[in-house]
Amino acid sequence: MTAPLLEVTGVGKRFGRLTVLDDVSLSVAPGEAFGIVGPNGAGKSTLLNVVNGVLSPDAGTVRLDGADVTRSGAAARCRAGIGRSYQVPRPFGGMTVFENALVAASFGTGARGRAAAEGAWRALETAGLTGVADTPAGALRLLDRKRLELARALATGPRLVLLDEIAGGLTEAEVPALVETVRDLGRQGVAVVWIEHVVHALVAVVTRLMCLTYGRVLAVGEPRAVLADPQVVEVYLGSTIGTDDPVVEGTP
Ligand SMILES: Nc1ncnc2c1ncn2[C@@H]1O[C@H](COP(=O)(O)OP(=O)(O)OP(=O)(O)O)[C@@H](O)[C@H]1O
Repeated sequence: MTAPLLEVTGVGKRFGRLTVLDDVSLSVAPGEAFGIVGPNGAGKSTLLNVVNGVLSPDAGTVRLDGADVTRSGAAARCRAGIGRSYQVPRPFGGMTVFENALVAASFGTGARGRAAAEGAWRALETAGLTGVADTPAGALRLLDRKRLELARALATGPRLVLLDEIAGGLTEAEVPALVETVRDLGRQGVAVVWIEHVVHALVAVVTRLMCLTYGRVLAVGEPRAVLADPQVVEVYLGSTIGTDDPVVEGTP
């Protein structure tokens, strides 16, 4: 069996008296796409924040390629190969799309000059943004802002990319192209952990799926089996929605 790239073991996180993550474990192989679903407030984004070092867990460990990174900060983890996109895109609005990717490439890889520019351009190619490279990021439509989130994460040269609801707010017609882009990452050997309420987009890409609820792992395994789990249906999908439906949205 391949050694895991990411190994999260027994992670706990509290905000004051609120337990947001409770004994959460998961592992992701190199190049694997792993999905996370769960109701709003389940702790999904907090889990990504613990993985990329924005937050420190109160319990448990995070290992990247066997190395314990639990106490390293976000910048160190980015340079170690963990890229992250955020639920709400926050590009530098006054900079062009290319400049945004360039900043990420310089920060994440330490590259300068031509090497940084080439890294930035490759990220724009993967994200499908070369056609708007000179557009100010603040002028992008939503799909391209989501793509820029992805490009900025990719420009840091990650081995693992954490995606937080990149399909949220897109039209149904826009989702397949984004799915294809995420699938491409696996082909390039980049592992993905993807939180998404647009469940059909996730199922099209991920090989394993986890359902979190109240900060605990309710189910994990083959995506369709997880979505058919009666407990997952009850707490997340709702009893009236079938997993064969083309669009399966999580309950708010
Ligand atoms: N910095 C913080 N301080 C206090 N409480 C927080 C903080 N960040 C998150 N929370 C709380 O932790 C819980 C989990 O939040 P989190 O954003 O991880 O959930 P989520 O599963 O990602 O939800 P969503 O699907 O709505 O994005 C929520 O109750 C949230 O209000």
